[in-house]
Amino acid sequence: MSLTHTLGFPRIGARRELKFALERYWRGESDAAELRAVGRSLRRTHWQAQREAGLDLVAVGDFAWYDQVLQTLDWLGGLPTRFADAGADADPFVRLFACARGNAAQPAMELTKWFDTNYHYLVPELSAELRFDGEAVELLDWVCEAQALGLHAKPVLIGPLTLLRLAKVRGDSGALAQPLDWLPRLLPAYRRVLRALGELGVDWVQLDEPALALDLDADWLAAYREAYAALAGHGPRLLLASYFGGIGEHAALLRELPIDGVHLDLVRAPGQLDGFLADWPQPRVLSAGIIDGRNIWRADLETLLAHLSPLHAALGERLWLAPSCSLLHVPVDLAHENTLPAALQGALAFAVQKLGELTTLARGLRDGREAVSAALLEASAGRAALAGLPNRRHPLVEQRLAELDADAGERALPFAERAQRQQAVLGLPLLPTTTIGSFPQTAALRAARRDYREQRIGHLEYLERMRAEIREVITRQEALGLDVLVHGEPERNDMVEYFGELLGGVATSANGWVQSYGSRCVKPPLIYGDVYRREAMTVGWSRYAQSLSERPVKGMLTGPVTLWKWSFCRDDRDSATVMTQLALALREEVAELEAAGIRIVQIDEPAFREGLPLRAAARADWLAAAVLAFRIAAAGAGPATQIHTHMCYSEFNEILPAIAALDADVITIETARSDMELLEAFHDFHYPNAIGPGVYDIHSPRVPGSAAMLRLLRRAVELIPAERLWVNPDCGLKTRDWPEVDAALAQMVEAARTLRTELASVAA
Ligand SMILES: Nc1nc2c(c(=O)[nH]1)N[C@@H](CNc1ccc(C(=O)N[C@@H](CCC(=O)N[C@@H](CCC(=O)N[C@@H](CCC(=O)O)C(=O)O)C(=O)O)C(=O)O)cc1)CN2
Ligand code: MET
Ligand SMILES: [Zn+2]
Repeated sequence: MSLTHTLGFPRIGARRELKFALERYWRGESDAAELRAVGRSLRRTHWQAQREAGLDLVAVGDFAWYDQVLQTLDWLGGLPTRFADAGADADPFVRLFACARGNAAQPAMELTKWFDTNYHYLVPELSAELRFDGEAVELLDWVCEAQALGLHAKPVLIGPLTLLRLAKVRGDSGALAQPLDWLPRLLPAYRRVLRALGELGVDWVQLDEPALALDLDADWLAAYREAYAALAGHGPRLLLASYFGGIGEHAALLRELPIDGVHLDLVRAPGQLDGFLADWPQPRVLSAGIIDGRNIWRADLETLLAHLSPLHAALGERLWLAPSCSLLHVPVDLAHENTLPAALQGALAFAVQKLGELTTLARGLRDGREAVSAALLEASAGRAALAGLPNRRHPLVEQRLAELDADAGERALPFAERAQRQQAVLGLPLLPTTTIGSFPQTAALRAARRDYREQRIGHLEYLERMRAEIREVITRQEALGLDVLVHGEPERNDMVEYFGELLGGVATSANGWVQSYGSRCVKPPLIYGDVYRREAMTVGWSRYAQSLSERPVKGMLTGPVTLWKWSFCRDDRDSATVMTQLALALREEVAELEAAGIRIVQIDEPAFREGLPLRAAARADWLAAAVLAFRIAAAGAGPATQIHTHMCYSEFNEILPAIAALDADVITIETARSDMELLEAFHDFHYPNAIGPGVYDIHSPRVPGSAAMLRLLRRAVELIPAERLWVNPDCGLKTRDWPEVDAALAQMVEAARTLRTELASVAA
């Protein structure tokens, strides 16, 4: 019988219980005991879901108060030493949340994207004082909780090499110069935890090593040998879990490691199986990740069963069945959806449904196809109904794509000439000041949206409420003296979901929440059909905002790459086609904004870097398609209309050629936290167009002074000619409060003015 398990389950709760409990605790409205009780109840609910679905093992340790990397560090005694004093004798939450969110003395740990997902983890900080002396007491408690419920607990930990691969060395740490140098210090902590788990009767531990699916140098591969040799034989059996890509080229290495099983992502990389099957040593387990943990479509159970049967015949009990990766990246339960078209609802599987798919397959392998034929038929019928939806394929959309000219992505003139025409229209000062788009999303705004959605207020009242907000933010920006204004995005629940609600071929769920970081969640739209623009999406709001001011107000769109990347996407069309369809829809919007008198249009692409394939070999093709999609959208504008783009999450040094190829007139980027480091790369690359390096870190509630911003700006003018520099925050301001925002923007405008005066006096 094939054993079934999941690498992890969403922790936020079907009704976002963890989010609300965390935020209550942070606001001081509840105590640690209450937060712990919510956590305990969620773990139990999630284990019950696994048991009820019929899984053989339950995942323990996939729960985390804020983030799984932070959690693993805590258990191993690897929290950054700069937080050693934070709440030393108080509740352990004080230190944990200080690491995650910062405190009066220390800024938070760095937050960055988990591989190619929209989930963010906290970056481990390696410093000379770090001891890794943890005993994972909390994890052991959770294992006992599960065992007390009569469950077969399989603890899950991030593996040592992935942990180091994601880490950054901080400060001068002497001989420990590279993350790998910490391995000898780290391994005893893992051994201690494994031994303690073994004493609790744990028989299997899953060590997550998604880093194996990246391009790895020989020293990292050698470190896998060293690490796993040191970990084997200290208690439980080890399942090394890879995901997000294939590790076929390392099959020989894995065969040599003294592990007891390996998990493969057979959704992303089905072809890797052969390399393992040939002579996978007895009695090792092969966990087949066959249910997509990154997408929400129902699995083709009939086909999967057919593929699994010979595998099962070959491996017998050594074949385990699992989702491709943790289910963290999909919403919890389809049972909470009630607004989706029936044909779509019937084609979906969220986390709970995916567990059911696994046990159906396991029963099919054990008892034969007939025993599960009803479930197989239901799955096929659900998938067929989706395939038959009228929106699925649109001859008109296909025709528009087919008829795209070779120069569809070309602006009419090169940058230098466009810049002149734009300046003639805009008349901006040197170092123009602007913001990234959103202003604080207050409780009152969210309440207005909810009341409208639930029909407690009518359309006119809603319109008035949003217009009042737009008037308010325009007035504030004029008073602050900003040069290029925004309407503030009050009408948007989210920069992606908003467009998902309006575009044809895209649906949005009612409760399909996925954790993004900490307590913050998103509801990724579902791109299920050919995409088209039904009607103007932003023109009314932008036109209204522009009518209130003489200064230019930027139109604000989310770009094709980001809309694709932050949605769940159909799997029967390639990403290039979907991005191009989105681009055509946005291109129409750009043209209509221009016709409505909007002189600057920003097309946000914060997910551009994240869309990049994990393996270098796959990058060029993807980049070409992504760049073209952006350019097709932007080319909806004439040369006198200025196109801005915005990217945060700044690790794009290696894709600068692609960023330049976007040919946006202005790009705003996140640079405040890294002290303009990224701008050096733009300088070295001779980036040709205008840049707005963020001078204000919007992730922190601290209001930076104008002196700090002036220092960053002075650094910026050393790197980029002032004529091509803009002044702006790092990102949108939707998560901040008005008092901070008002204060910070006033300081920012002051810094820009000071530098303008300085530069003018130098020139004179
Ligand atoms: N899709 C996406 N991915 C992204 C980003 C992004 O902006 N969008 N930015 C980065 C991550 N940053 C993020 C920053 C903030 C939030 C965030 O605040 N999310 C909100 C949900 C946003 C939302 O859809 N809000 C709805 C309301 C949802 C809601 O909670 N409604 C409650 C009422 C809540 C209330 O009144 O406050 C209800 O209906 O009961 C709205 O504003 O209309 C949250 O977790 O709370 C998420 C990600 C990277 N990935
Ligand atoms: C995550 S990038 C956010 C861009 C968007 N225009 C905003 O200001 O919120
Ligand atoms: Zn941003």
